[in-house]
Amino acid sequence: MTISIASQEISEQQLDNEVVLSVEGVSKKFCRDLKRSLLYGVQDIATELVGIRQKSEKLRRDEFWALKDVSFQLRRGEALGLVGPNGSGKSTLLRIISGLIKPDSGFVEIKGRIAPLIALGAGFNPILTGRENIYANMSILGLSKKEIDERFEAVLDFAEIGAAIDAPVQTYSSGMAARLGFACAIYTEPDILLIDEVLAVGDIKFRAKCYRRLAKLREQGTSFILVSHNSHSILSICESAIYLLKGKVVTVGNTDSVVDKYEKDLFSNEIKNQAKLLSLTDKYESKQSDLNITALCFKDEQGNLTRSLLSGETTYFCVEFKAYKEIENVTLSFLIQETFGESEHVLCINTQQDGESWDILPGYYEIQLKMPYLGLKPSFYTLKLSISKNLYYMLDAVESFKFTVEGKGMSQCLFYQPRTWKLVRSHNI
Ligand SMILES: Nc1ncnc2c1ncn2[C@@H]1O[C@H](COP(=O)(O)OP(=O)(O)OP(=O)(O)O)[C@@H](O)[C@H]1O
Repeated sequence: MTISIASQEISEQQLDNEVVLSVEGVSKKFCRDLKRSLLYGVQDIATELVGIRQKSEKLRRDEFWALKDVSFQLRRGEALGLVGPNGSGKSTLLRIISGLIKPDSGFVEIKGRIAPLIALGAGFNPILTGRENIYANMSILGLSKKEIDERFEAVLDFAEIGAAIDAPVQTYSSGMAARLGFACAIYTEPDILLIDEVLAVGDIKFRAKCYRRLAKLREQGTSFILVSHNSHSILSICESAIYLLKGKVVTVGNTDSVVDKYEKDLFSNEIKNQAKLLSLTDKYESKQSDLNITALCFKDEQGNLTRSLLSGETTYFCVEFKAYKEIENVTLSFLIQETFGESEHVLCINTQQDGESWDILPGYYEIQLKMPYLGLKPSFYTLKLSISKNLYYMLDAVESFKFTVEGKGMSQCLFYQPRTWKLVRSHNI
C-alpha cells in the first residue's frame, strides 16, 4: 500500500515536471528593406531546392537578428511571462512557437496541442460569419466536427456575442472578435496556450472572466506563455518570466526578479530622457491666449527639483505659468494614467473639487500641489493637465507629461498606503 502511494506520488511529480515545450537556440533574422527581403527569400528557396542552402550565422545587407539564440523550456501547468520593450522579438518568438514562421536556426519541440491567441481574431476570415469561423478556427486547432459540435454552445456562451454569431466577423468590434478568438482557443482545451496582449482588450468584466477561465485551465494542466506590457498581468498570472531585449534573453527566472530587472532598465531609460520634459520651453506659446503654462516639475519637501519620485514621500507637483492679463476664477485639473497600463485613470484631481480657485493679475506664477504621501505605486505615468477660467473655459493645457515613480517591494500593489506598525500586548497568559 505504502509502495503504491509512493509510486503514485513519483508519477504525479514526473507529470508536473513534464516539459511540454522546448525552445533550443532559436534565431531568426529579418530584413529591413522589403525589396531586398523578397530577393533573399527567392535566393533561399532556390538554394534550398537544389540542396545547397547552408544555415548561415552571417547577416546579409539590411538584415538583423530579431531573435538570437533563445532557449527555454515550459513545463506542464506552468505560466511563463514574456516581457521586453517594443521590437524586442516577443511576437516573433510566439509566431515561431506556433509554427507560423520558421526559425533560421535552432528548433522548437512541442508535446500536445498548441493554441495561439496571437493577434485579435487571429485566423478569422472576415467575410465568414462568427459561426463559420468557429468551425474553421477550431478545426485548424485540431478538433473534429463532432468535437466542435459538442463545444459550440459553450464557445457561444463564453464569447457573449449573441445573435451576431450569424453576422460576418468583419462587422464585429475588436472586443467581440477578441472574445470569440479567446473562446475558440480555450475550448480546444490546448496543452499550451500562447497569449499575445489579447487580454488587454475587452471590458473589465470580460477580462475577469478570462482570468478565471485561465486559472481553471491551469489547474487542469494547460501551460501558458503570456506576452504583456502590463507587468501587473504578468505578475498575477505567471510564476516565471523571460526578459527579451533586441532579440536576446536578458534574464529568465522567477517573475518578480525578471519584472524587477525589466522595470529598472525601463525606469533608467525613461529618467535619462526625462530631463528636458521638466521644462516646457519648447511648448508652443499662443500669443492669443491670456495664460501660458511654462513649466511642470516635481519638488521634494525641501523645495529641491526632483526627477526621481518615490512612493510614500512628500512631493510637490508644481505648475508654472505666465498670465498676460487679469483673470478671475482660475482652476487647474489634471489626470494621471499609467503609461503602459490599461487606460484606467489612476488619479484625477481638480482644484474646483477641493474648493480652490484663484483670481490673478498679470505676472508669473507657480501653483504648488502638496502630496504629503505620494500614493502612486512605482511605474511610468503620463499626466494631462489644463488650466481653465470658470472651470470650462480652457486657457492652456499640457497633453502629455511623462514621469516615473520608484519604490521597493510594491510591484503587485495598486497604490501606496502610508503606514506605521505597532504590536500591542493585550493580556498576560
Ligand atoms: N516580417 C517582418 N519583416 C521584417 N521585420 C520584422 C518582421 N516582423 C517583425 N519584424 C521586426 O522584428 C523586430 C521584432 O519584432 P516583434 O514584433 O517580434 O517585437 P515585439 O517585442 O513583439 O514588439 P511589440 O512589443 O511592439 O509588439 C522588430 O524590429 C520588428 O520591426
